[in-house]
Amino acid sequence: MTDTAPADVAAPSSGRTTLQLLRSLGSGPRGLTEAEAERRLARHGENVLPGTRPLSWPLLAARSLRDPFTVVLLCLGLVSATVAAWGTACVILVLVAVSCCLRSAGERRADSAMAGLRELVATTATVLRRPGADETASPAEHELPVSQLVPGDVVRLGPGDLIPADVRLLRAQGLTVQQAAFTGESVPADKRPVDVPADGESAHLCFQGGSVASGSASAVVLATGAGTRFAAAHRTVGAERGASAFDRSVHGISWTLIRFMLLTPPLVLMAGAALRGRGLETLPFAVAVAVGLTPEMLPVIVTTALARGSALLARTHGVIVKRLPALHDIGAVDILCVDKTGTLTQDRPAVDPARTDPDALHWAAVSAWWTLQLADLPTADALDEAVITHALAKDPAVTEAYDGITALPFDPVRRLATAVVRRPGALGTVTLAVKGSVENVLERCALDDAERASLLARAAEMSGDGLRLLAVATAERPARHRPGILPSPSGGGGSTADERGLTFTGFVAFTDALVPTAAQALRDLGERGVTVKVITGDHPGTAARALRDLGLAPGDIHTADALDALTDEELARLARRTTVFARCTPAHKARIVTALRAGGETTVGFLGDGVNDLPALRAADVGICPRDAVAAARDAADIVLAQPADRPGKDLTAIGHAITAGRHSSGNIATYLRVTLSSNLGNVIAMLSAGLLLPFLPMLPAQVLAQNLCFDAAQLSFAFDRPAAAALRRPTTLRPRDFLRFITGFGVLNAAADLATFGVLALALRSTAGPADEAAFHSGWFTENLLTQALVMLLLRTGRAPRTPGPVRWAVTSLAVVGVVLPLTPAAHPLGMTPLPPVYYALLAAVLALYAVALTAVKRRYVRQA
Ligand SMILES: Nc1ncnc2c1ncn2[C@@H]1O[C@H](COP(=O)(O)OP(=O)(O)OP(=O)(O)O)[C@@H](O)[C@H]1O
Ligand SMILES: [Mg+2]
Repeated sequence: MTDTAPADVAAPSSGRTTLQLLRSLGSGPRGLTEAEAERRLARHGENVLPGTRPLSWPLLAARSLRDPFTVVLLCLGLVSATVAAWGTACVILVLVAVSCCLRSAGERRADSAMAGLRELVATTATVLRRPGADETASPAEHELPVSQLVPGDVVRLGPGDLIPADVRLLRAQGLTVQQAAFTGESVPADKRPVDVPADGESAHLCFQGGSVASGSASAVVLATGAGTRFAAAHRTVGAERGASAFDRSVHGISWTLIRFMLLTPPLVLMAGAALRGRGLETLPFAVAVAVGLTPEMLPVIVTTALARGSALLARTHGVIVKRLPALHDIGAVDILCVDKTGTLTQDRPAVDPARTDPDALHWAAVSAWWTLQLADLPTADALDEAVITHALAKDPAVTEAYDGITALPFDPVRRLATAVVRRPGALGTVTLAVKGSVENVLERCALDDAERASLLARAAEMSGDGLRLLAVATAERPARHRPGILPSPSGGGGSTADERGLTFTGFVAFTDALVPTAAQALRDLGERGVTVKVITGDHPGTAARALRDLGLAPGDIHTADALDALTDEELARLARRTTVFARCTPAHKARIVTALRAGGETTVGFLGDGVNDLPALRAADVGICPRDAVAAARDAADIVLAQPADRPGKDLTAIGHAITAGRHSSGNIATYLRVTLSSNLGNVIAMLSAGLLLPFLPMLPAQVLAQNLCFDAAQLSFAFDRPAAAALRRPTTLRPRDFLRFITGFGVLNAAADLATFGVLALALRSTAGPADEAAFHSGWFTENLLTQALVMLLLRTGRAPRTPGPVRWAVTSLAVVGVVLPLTPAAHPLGMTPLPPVYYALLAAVLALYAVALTAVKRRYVRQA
């Protein structure tokens, strides 16, 4: 058996008939044999995107060099090397090397942990394969990991499925495909098989990266893995998504700092020249000062804190974070949008016989049954299943009374599903059985205004009782008209010509129980600073009732058709004060989320589980879905919530755990940044002033290195800290402006302590009148720097009361010990330090005590203001 290379069969302009194509692929409508598939897998490799394998060490190291701080450090190193300041250049190189090694190691660990977690929510494809090598055996459907697909495989597609590879359609029913990930086009495109495709035609092709928005199909795989169009697009544009909340805040802070760093050396040089008449020989010192400002451990802390947080979350609560920064973002979420079905309600609807019209139930069941049969849907949707189960229980013959002719499955944009059936005896006519949302069905019925208004009112009343509704209508059409009965829908929500002038049959009402944990979960979210909004495709009445039953006030409810007339700004204002949006199409859901995000002040999460939630999941800062969401939703989401085996059904409390974990990790990152930046800034101010006052450099390059390494090692402990309960009560956002205010305040305080030490040193040294003034100054300052740093770490962290010894306390103690002991050891000499007179320690203790008091007082004021 031969098969052509995937790249050339994928060419849409090939003009081959479906049969010719299947033959050239060495396949047929019944799929490949297992043996052949195995051979092809060996030849073509697994069906995975090229970029999804873990990066090699050298690549990771190279990538960590792209960090802006590293780049600035390397530039400063280069400057030092050009003026032959080898000491400073070496210091910088060591710092860069240490941080790159730690970072690459951390990222590699995090990457493999992430890959393991993603594996848990990996998607499968429904593939037709014939057993063994037997060509004549009949095919069976298998759920296989997408990675096992090979060219020539025949796959089944249904609503919510991901397109697993580049495929050509063999059969399709009402298929529309969301290709946003591939084309950027958010409206689903119609797809249908074309026997002899014209040049450039692509209606018969679906590409990997898309997902099925409605309908069903079977299709043959043309290309997999690196051969797909998606892989090619991935290579050229990359799969970058817009800046996340996390990127925005960290970048804001980083760039302000980098500007500072770049300004520092020229300023030091100019000040040295103007005040002390120094020349270029100050450059190494100027560079060292700039280096002192760098939070070079930031990437390491970020990766460690987030990776630890997500590993813990997966282990303890089964919540899976697919993209590391999403953990920070969920901690920052202050608006959470949820769809109703499947998050607030269980999505296990049951027909309410007392409120259902028997005729409507009959026709809804006929329509649902034949849609399921004719459209080859892999699974029935929840409403259809409820209808069929209930109708069959009442009348087991209901489905046999007709022959199905064709069907157009439910589409969340049209909000309709239609089946065409024929009564066995009635040769001349066929019946259209249409079911869908109340508004969309009534709009297509032959009714006068009064009738329509009264039906709408009846529907509103039932919705107000919390029922979900289907409206059902039928129409008789002459059978010869058959081929034109169901032209493919226009995708944008338009109607097909024959679904007009229908006869209204009645309503089918469903109860759908609320998720038991939902009320408590919503209350908790409110208490923790998260505003919840409901964006649903359902009737406004049903949504309002559900919300009321959950203890939330629905307020003014807006239906999505009223939003189309609004500009983005008007919508943003309206969205902020609205709790419920009803009758939303997938595109409306995304537009509302985007409007809420506009301005960058809020971080918006979206929780949804259906095909109709895909665009919104992508539009949000963090997309969240339950574990049993459709495959495409799990693929689009950043966070997948657990489904504990012992508690089937939905569990909203998991989202609370995810938020806590997010706030925990970002709280630690924020503490690191606060402590590091304020003490770094303090050191820089002090060094600059001392540099101008002293006849020698206040610190030697080797000392800068030793000090920085000690700080870095100690501060790594922040990744393992446990923030105070207060830090977990509000969304954690790192606002660059607040941050800079904080670090300037505490930086100045730190510099004051340093300068006080300067005075103390002058006093202590005069009393001994030793000759090695320079070395004594250096060691005195070294000790003081490490001790003040230890104090700052202890007092400025938001962490738990320092009663229980955690990692931070151990780090602080070690740092203090090194600070005091190092100048007394033999290592002091090579570092240019000497032991100090005892009186210095007494004076230093006084300075530190004062500093601690001042720190505590300023922090208290800061906390009160915040
Ligand atoms: N299988 C179906 N056949 C016909 N009509 C349906 C079907 N499923 C849903 N509908 C109708 O379409 C409406 C909108 O459905 P959609 O899936 O967009 O939203 P939903 O699932 O009700 O709510 P949410 O957006 O909160 O999940 C429903 O209220 C219902 O009336
Ligand atoms: Mg839903």
